[in-house]
Amino acid sequence: MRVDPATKYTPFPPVDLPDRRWPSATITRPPIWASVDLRDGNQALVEPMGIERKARMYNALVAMGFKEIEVGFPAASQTDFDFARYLIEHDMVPDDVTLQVLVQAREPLIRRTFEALKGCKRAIVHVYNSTSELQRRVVFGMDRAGIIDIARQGAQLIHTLADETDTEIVYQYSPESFTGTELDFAVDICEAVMDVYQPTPDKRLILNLPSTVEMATPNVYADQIEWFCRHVKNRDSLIISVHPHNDRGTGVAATELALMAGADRVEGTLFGNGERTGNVDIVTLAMNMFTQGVDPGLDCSNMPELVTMSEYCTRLPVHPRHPYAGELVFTAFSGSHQDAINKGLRALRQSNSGVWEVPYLPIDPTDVGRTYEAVIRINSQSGKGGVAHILERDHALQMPRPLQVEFSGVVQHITDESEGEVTAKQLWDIFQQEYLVQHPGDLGLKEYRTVPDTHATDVRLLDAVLTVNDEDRPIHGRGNGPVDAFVDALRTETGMDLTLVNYSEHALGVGANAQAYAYVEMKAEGHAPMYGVGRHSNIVQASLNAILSAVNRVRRLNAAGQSGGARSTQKTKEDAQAARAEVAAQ
Ligand SMILES: CC(=O)SCCNC(=O)CCNC(=O)[C@H](O)C(C)(C)COP(=O)(O)OP(=O)(O)OC[C@H]1O[C@@H](n2cnc3c(N)ncnc32)[C@H](O)[C@@H]1OP(=O)(O)O
Ligand SMILES: CC(C)C(=O)C(=O)O
Ligand SMILES: [Mg+2]
Repeated sequence: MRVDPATKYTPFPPVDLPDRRWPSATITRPPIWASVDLRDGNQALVEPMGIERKARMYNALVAMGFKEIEVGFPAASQTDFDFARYLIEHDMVPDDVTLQVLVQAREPLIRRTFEALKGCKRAIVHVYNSTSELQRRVVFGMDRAGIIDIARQGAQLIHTLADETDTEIVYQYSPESFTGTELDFAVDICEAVMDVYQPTPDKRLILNLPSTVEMATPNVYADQIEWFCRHVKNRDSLIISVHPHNDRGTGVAATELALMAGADRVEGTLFGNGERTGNVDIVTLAMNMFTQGVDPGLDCSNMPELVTMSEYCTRLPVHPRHPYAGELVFTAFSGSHQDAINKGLRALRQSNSGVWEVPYLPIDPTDVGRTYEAVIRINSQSGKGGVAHILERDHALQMPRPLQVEFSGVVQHITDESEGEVTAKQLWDIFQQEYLVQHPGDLGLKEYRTVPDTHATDVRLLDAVLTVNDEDRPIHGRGNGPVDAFVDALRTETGMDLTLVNYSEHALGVGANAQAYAYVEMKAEGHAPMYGVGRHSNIVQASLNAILSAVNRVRRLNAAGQSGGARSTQKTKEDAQAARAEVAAQ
């Protein structure tokens, strides 16, 4: 029987804040970022990190620009204790970076934490206890006063030990499970901790208000943060920090709204690793700011390296569709997207504006260390734009539009059959097979020469030698130029009524050895017009090769018609017809 959610779950009550201000706010500067990868991220791993993986991630976090890094829960495990010692003893903490350590508000754990910090110049001691109504009732069996007492005693001990150590201690307190805590009680317990620490605007206390479990829509978290900021005393002596989790999949949105609601600081992890559905993903937050023109102060410019590092350290994969970081997030397979991206990139190249404007690409992939190569990939969802983009990008082909249509039909047939992707290399192979390679039975051009007809003005005579299966065949023709004369010669040789419908060419590079491409559209009686492509350093020979390419394709089609085989050539006929129909309809 299906569960009735109305009887099993209760909706989260709204916050009474009718004059809420956060909806009109915008994010114009980055918060203080604090990484909790090495603690919250680590405590959620199947295989928690040892010193080597922790050190690798720590170095990456420092390199990214994090200035506050929670390196562990030293009282909880020997590895975490040893790691704090390792960083301190190996002098691995830059002057502008502050180590942070987490501890429960329990005396032996606090004492052990201070042992781990010996010799550290500056550290954030982050103490917490659970405050939600549910945890008070079922975990601690205590009333509000008892829970406040745990927090106060923990803070008092930390304050005392801070006075006794050479380490400069920055205080941080979390009413853990804040999102399930009544707001007036959250303020009461935080103010009790403030009474112990006596923060000032010059020595501010970090009050971290975690969405330990994400329980409501992001606007509710924003309301909770704004409500708290407006009711807590001495706001200017506080750094309000948020620590969102992602249970509802809205951790990033909740954090952004919380920043609009007044939070100064964000604790999170790279790619959102962390308990259950994870902590908030700091990479996405930072990149979201970046795309709004705000420098996030974190360097994500080598995203592939960050992903590799994260996957190595956490032994968890980053999803291929992960915002900004996933392998596929800058890739378009679908035809209309490819077409728009292709046109957008071309327009951008032609404009003098530095402002990024490309349809379907919210950011320039190169800003995160990705190349354009993977932007357009070909499968059965792709169209001519994508195919043309890749052949132009990799081989400088400037295919005429009807040829794009014709060739994308060839490709589509192959991808429909294989149900897979065609790589750029395979695409080029298919193109060469279709237009540039001489198949058995095809006509090849061995040599040619043209001379003016001494008996007529503007007429040239052509003598050429074709090869078919290693056999030479001399041919002769006349026309108003070499191309016309060659078509004339082929008419005689093949017995086909051939007409040249369209012609275009372009050079590849400059200089005597530069190659040229010629594209011809030929009409053979009984067939739809068909393209041929030729390549040569001599433009006339490139044109003749292109004509042969088209004629050979017709001949292959005829041969396939007789034998019933040669799928690709058969399909080419249909594709060519479809291509003509499309072009005619425009
Ligand atoms: C939301 C978060 O991410 S919070 C951080 C969570 N991270 C971790 O827990 C990872 C590291 N933790 C650990 O390794 C262990 O929990 C330790 C070493 C800290 C403590 O281990 P244990 O002493 O065996 O206690 P355990 O965690 O099983 O149980 C918690 C006990 O501490 C109490 N407790 C929990 N939090 C607090 C707190 N902040 N202050 C005081 N007591 C607390 C519980 O009520 C429970 O008491 P009980 O034994 O009387 O029932
Ligand atoms: C320790 C606290 C801040 C925490 O990790 C949480 O509440 O999620
Ligand atoms: Mg957490």
